[in-house]
Amino acid sequence: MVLLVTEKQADRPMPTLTVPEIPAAMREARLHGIRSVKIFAESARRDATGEISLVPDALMARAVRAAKDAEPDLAVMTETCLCSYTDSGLCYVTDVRGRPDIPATVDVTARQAVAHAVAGADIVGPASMVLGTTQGARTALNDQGYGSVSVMPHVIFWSSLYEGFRRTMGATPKAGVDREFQINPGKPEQFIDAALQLVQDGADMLLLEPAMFTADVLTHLKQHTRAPLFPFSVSGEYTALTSLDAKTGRRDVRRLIELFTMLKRAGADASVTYAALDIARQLSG
Ligand SMILES: NCc1[nH]cc(CCC(=O)O)c1CC(=O)O
Ligand SMILES: [Zn+2]
Repeated sequence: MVLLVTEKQADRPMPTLTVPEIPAAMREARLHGIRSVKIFAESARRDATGEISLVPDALMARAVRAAKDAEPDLAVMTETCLCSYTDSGLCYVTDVRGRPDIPATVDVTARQAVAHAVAGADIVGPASMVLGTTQGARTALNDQGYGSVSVMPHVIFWSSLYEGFRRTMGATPKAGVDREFQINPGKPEQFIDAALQLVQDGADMLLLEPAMFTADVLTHLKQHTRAPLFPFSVSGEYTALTSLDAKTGRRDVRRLIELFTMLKRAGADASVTYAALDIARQLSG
């Protein structure tokens, strides 16, 4: 289940919820047999380096605490990235010439991973695809006494399916469309190399994005690593493959169920989806 958390109730392209709404959502998830939630949090404030994400009362920290307080047995996963916090909307820190500052990005991402662990996260998720962020998060977590917190980096192809998420979370890059370190979908071997490198760097599992267009690399990776593989069905898949049934008020998720059935055949250990509750309701009749 994916939760997009905003400060106030908001009318956005994707469904969002506020911190006080989290406990009820967690309870309903547990009652439906959902075992984990992936949390994204917007930020009202931004800065050049994304270090604004490290303040103790950050929305992500409050959201993680609310989720764990409500249902301690459900695993909480976070997105560990800078695009909701930088003025530029980029996933990384930039230097004076506007180029990626890799050491600074690794540093802020690692500190963010620790902040998420302190708040109670079970699994952090470096999502910039900047080389070194997974290793940096792993090392920082170990150094701070959070060796049991897992690291699940995102492995991402360029896609037009992220627009709804970016507009909802204010994570649209100010310049360009395709993010610097995401992979050209015409180069599957680069995706596979990046994924296997992340496992070498200490990733406990991998989040493959977007779910529907990573099925081929998923099958390939399944034969080359024992790390659990989780397709992430992104915002555009939710909007393109589901619809609201005006008569019943229910969301028709049959096409997503077909997608996840295929991904399971292809080697997925589980899938991460915005429609988890709708699917659970549908499957339980
Ligand atoms: N910051 C990386 C990230 N984290 C979540 C998504 C997309 C998720 C979705 O569309 O649901 C992306 C891709 C992007 O912003 O380029
Ligand atoms: Zn990002």
